[in-house]
Amino acid sequence: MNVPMTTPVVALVGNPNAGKTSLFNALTGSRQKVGNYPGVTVERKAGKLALPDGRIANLIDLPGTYSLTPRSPDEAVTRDAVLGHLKGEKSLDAIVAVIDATNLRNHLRFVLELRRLGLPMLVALNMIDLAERDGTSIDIDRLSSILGVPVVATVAVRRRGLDALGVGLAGVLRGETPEIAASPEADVRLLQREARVIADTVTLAVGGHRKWSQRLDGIALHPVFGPVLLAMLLFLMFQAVFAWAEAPMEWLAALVSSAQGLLNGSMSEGPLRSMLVDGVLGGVGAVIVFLPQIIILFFFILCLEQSGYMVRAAFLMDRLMARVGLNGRAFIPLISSFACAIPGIMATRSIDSPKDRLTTILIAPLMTCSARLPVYAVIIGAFIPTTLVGGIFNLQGLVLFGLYIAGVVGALVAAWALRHTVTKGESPTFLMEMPKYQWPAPRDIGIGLYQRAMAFLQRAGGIILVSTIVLWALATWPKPPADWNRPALEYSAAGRIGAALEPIFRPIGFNKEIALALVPGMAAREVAVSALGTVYSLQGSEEDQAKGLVERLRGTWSLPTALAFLAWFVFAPQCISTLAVTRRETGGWAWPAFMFTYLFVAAYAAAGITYWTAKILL
Ligand SMILES: Nc1nc2c(ncn2[C@@H]2O[C@H](COP(=O)(O)OP(=O)(O)OP(=O)(O)O)[C@@H](O)[C@H]2O)c(=O)[nH]1
Ligand SMILES: [Mg+2]
Repeated sequence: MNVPMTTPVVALVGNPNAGKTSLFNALTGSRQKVGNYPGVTVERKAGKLALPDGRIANLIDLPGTYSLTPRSPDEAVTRDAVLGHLKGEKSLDAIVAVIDATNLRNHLRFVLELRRLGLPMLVALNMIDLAERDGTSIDIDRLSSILGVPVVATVAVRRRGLDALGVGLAGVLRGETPEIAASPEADVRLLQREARVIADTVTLAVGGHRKWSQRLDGIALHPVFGPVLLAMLLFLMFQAVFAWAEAPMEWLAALVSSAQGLLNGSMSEGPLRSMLVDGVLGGVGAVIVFLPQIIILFFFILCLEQSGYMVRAAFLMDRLMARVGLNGRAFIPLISSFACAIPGIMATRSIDSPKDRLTTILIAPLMTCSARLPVYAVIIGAFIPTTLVGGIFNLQGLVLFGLYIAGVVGALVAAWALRHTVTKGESPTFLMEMPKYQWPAPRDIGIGLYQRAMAFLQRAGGIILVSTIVLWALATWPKPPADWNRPALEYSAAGRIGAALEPIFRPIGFNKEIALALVPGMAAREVAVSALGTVYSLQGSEEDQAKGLVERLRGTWSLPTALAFLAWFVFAPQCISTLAVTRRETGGWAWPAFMFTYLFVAAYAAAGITYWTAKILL
């Protein structure tokens, strides 16, 4: 669309967790990530907002910050945007200052700082529903007249007050509100005092209903019960990933294998049938069946993020993290890395100390990302029995939990080692605002799950499909001569690549098929599974295909090999996208190269130790 030069630019600015992105989504129809903890947004995002007078404005969502003096890279983005220092960017025509009605004193301080810039401004008094729930009542007209700018009460998540906000903003942009005089910077303490006075003046009734939240914190942050609760929650999560997903996964697997049967029955033998049956269904199908597990995992992560518990968990982890030289702040990017290391690495932008940030980036790939779930699940499904341990715990869930723990322990050890060598330096203490507890909104969870599921399916239909077909082609051609009496795969290009790589991996118990699967696995980790699916599908008969990957692995791999493969993936040098994001965030190839090397060495060592220990013990 051609945007006329006159399109006004309006930015949402405010303290972290005030609800800026929620407002942005509601006003522009976007679906940017929202979460109940400070530091969710780390980049500038833009959208179009239709004003009631028919004009269109460019609305910009920014990372939250406490002041215009940035402490971390994400806060610097906000300062630059507000001060008009961003390259190639038109300076702002107006600011919508978003403040949390339940935390006026702190949020008003930043409004006062913003007002000094002299830009046209409107205040969105957000989360007014929570203030009402607490029994707090605010004199909005009074607040508006003291600040000298329009104030509109909003509830971003329920779309309350959006029309009034639009009307107010249109008025501000037309210059209908009194101009604000720019004034020089003032002392922070002065601003703080002024904010306090204003907050006290406009607060008509003070709420006293925060007791239950304190009671919850009494348990969640308790030195003994807190960690127990956290461990129980994480544990429940991994049990659920296996227990709840079982039935839908079986349906999906049955669907894939009946589709293979159908194609085998209806198409004549040839490359096209082989590509569809072995490449597409054998490979991508092997990954798609994990959709239910991915959804369950994300359901738990989203609930943790939305409820406000995440920051409590970070607080609990702070002591442990301090021992390895990190602060609790790093916990949140690390938890995000359970979904994928890429958003996790992006989330480190809210860490103020550069060395802390670098360390967190370097260990983020050790947190088990959801792309590794299919890899773990396929091996666990093939080699770990479904026995109940102690009558309630599914052994498969326990092993999965163990693998996640192994990743976390690996990350802590790596952090400790890094902090004592390459990223040596002071670590600031953990300072983070506790968000309010909230029930996760079903709509937000629904949208979040839908987005993750679509992203997973897009990967399956994109990079995973492409790499699988490439691998299928490499594994099919060149065709062996007539007198070749060994498996055709060995003659193919892929077979030769596998054979060439095998000597590197033989000492740690990997066979040719694994060595081969690791290569495309760099594109996306699930591809390691789809690659095995394709390779074994090509090797097997039609009956074998009906068995599926799990059963075929059971027949061909030894237990030590399977365990070594799991250990490899705890540390596995991450996918290419992670390396690319690391390059962008660290500004060069040196750190991604370092990351790749140390993870490769760790993966190799872990797989080797596992293989030989298992071989000797079993
Ligand atoms: N009850 C209630 N919750 C809200 C409201 N607005 C936002 N929230 C919730 O508050 C949390 C923070 O919202 P975000 O929109 O991510 O906040 P943000 O200001 O963009 O935060 P950062 O990006 O970290 O600076 C989320 O859990 C939202 O669901 C509101 O008006 N009422
Ligand atoms: Mg945000």
